[in-house]
Amino acid sequence: MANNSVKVFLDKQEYGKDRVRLLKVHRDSKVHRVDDMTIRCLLSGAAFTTSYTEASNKAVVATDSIKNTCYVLAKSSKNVDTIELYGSELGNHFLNTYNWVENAHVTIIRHRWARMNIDGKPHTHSFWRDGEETRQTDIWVKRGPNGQRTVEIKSAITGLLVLKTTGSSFEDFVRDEYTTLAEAKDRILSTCVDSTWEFNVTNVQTSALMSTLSQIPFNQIYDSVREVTCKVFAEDESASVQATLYKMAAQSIENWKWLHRVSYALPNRHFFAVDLSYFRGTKNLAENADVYQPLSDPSGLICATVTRAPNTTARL
Ligand SMILES: O=c1[nH]c(=O)c2[nH]c(=O)[nH]c2[nH]1
Repeated sequence: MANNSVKVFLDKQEYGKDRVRLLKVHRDSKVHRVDDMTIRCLLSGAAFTTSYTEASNKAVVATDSIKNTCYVLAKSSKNVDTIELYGSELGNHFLNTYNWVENAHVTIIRHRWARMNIDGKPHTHSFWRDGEETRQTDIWVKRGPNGQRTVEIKSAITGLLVLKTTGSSFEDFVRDEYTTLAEAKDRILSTCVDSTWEFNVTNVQTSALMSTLSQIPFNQIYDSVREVTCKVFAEDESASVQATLYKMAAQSIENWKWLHRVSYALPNRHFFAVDLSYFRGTKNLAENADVYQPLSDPSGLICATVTRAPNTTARL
């Protein structure tokens, strides 16, 4: 009889600590600063195979030790206020310390703490949460040839909720037997912005990795992408979410030589004018609309990635 017993193999693996919460307070001046983050740190490599297939923990760095390392490096690092640098330092630490770790995948979510204004003045040590928007980064640190390192970084804004009350239309779309939506010359536009931009540093000597990464102005780029997103959203006479998205992404690529690809995922949060004609013929549609029903579900979802064409240069 043929042996048809099922054979399997370990196809993919990574492990580590998730949801490590960390707050660093900078008290180097009278005006304190805080970095509040949630960290995921995952390790992988062929050496970990036997932990899955043969119940051997010989290569396993305990996830508890991975968590401890996040705190130890946050104490000594000068880079905690730049999540891309602190995350790269953390990932690189695991490759330097355990020579069987082939890849470290670090994800950091930075939570917002805006400085309080008290009596019209920025307070030195009090903060408030000004919205659920977060800044994030996903970092992959890998071994390259001859002790080199390759780092891929995907940075992001998530959950930036915006709304405008005019300067947005949606017309001239397909009309057929499935269409009920009226053309809109002037509508409310609202979305919750997710935007991602990428950096790659390939085959750098390990000793030069952090100084190479330090040349990238990660914080300025983040501030700028956020500002461009808001400015284009506010000022564009939007023909559609698609057209506005493209302008946002293109502008950041034109601004920064470091950016080659920028992606957005923009839900179109619908606000429909309420038909009040049933009540004494009240006019509340089209140009008479000022009472709307925000629709929590469903929303449109518009996603696109814009990439720099070869041999074209940016402003900065
Ligand atoms: O900006 C928009 N793009 C669409 O593709 C679309 N589809 C829709 O129903 N409303 C909108 N709005």
